[in-house]
Amino acid sequence: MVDYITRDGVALLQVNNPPVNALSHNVRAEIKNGLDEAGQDKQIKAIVISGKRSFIAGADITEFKSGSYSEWPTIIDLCDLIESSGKPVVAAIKGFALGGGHEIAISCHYRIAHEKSKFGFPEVDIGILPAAGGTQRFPRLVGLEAALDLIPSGRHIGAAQAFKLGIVDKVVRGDAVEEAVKFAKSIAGEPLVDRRTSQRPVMGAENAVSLRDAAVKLAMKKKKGMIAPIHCIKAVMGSLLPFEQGMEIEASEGFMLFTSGQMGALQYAFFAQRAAPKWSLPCGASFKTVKGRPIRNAAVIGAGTMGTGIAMAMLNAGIPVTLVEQDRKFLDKGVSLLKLLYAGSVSLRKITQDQCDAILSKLNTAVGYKSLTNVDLVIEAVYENMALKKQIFAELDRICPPETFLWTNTSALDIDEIASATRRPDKVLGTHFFVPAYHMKLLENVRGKLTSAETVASAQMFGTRIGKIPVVVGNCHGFVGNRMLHKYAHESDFLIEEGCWPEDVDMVAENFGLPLGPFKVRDLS
Ligand SMILES: CCCCCCCCCCCCC/C=C/C(=O)SCCNC(=O)CCNC(=O)[C@H](O)C(C)(C)COP(=O)(O)OP(=O)(O)OC[C@H]1O[C@@H](n2cnc3c(N)ncnc32)[C@H](O)[C@@H]1OP(=O)(O)O
Repeated sequence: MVDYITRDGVALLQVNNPPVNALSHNVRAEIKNGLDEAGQDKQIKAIVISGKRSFIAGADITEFKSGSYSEWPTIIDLCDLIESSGKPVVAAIKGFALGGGHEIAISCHYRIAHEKSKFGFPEVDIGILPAAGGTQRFPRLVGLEAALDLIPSGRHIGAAQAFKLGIVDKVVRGDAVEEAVKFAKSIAGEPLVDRRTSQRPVMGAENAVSLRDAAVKLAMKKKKGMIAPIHCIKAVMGSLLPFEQGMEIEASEGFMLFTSGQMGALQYAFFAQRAAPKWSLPCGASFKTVKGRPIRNAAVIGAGTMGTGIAMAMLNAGIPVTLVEQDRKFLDKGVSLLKLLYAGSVSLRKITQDQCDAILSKLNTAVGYKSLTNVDLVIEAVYENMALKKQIFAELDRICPPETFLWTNTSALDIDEIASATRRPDKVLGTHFFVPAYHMKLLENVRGKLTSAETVASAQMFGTRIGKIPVVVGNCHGFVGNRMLHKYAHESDFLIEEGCWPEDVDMVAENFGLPLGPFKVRDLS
């Protein structure tokens, strides 16, 4: 799991634990063995830590449940061993240096990074904090302000920004490992005293109170309902104390999170989100046995809120889309809404004008279905009316080539009945997007009785391609998402009957952590 390679006086410890080089117990033990071996070998003058393919994406998240994250040697032990090494240790970073991987990197004496590498502390999003000294070493490396920005937000940054902040010493275009080995040779024997991050002072300490207050305010706005950001901030503030005392604060703040229900829930969600796209059917079909067909172009029927949102989700992924209406007036209204939303993204600097123009160049419009003779996929997104949907599907079935997938955006209607209006029920499937469809991650792919495995595979591939978390569900009233939301909507309505105002109900739901309260969501639909 960790290859030990010697190169002309340099020991290269290369982590090889696919898929992301997580710091599982065996990996930690082998890194420790490698450090010991390199420390004892008189021929070795410097050490390089790297990862095959990518650096290290952090602790092995499965170990937080099993408990083995706390088995010796822990990531804390490794960081201390690395930092206190008498021989210089250089991190060679390509790909991701996240969480515990980032903590290992900042415990090294030098860091050489490939220009495309990424850095971050995503612990906050799985309900914990960088508990291997990250909250103490990072402020010492980048200053209090940057640490209070990056640790509670969990934001990833690129190599260029990491260089600006002082996280990395050199950014390279070529092979980071080769550069790091060369660099390690060149600094072997130099004093390391000012290279030990834990020994540095924290910059920005004079503004500690205002920086802390601003960080708390931002965390409460951006990560509503989450407890980890506040514990992250408290731990980072501990870095103003001597290192050992700060480590104690980090441990006590960490303890509260490691024993919290939120940690369990967020880590469950982490793995569930990755499991959902991997579908399988009762007949045994799955991605292992069935290939999906890539969608080269598509049409969306209906330029209302859902239709334009779905069109945007596809355009954002670079899929050419024809937006179709029966009436020019409705079509123009939908296109204006879509353009307004993109203009908003430009003014908020989420995309540049050039990117906006490139996206819109892939949008076509049509009145009526006649032009849909060469599309891989049609998603119908008109209002929920079975008779209307069946009429549209019958017409699409006549016009579109026989291999075209015909999918319906519905939150409740029977997919089998809609499919019965066509001669290709195997290519009919429900796509249940959630409002706003260009933003919400969940996509329910509803499988009818006759939907083929190829159609399901294509829909799952398509969902991932447009940045959604696609999940295959059965064809029943409300599918899965709405059956869950049903209870929530009922309780919200009861509160109104009992005298609450809709805005009060929304406020409570939003303070709990939901991006929009139930009544605001209904206003959007
Ligand atoms: C207080 C009491 C203490 C007692 C004493 C204890 C002392 C010990 C303290 C220890 C402190 C530890 C502090 C450190 C904590 C951490 O590091 S937490 C982890 C932080 N890192 C992350 O959150 C990164 C998570 N991963 C990702 O964001 C992405 O995977 C990626 C790296 C950006 C790559 O993305 P992509 O290419 O899209 O791949 P994915 O589909 O997301 O993942 C591929 C498969 O890998 C699995 N996986 C990913 N990351 C991890 C991980 N860190 N651990 C385990 N598994 C991981 C993922 O589930 C996928 O698996 P499959 O679905 O099976 O393919």
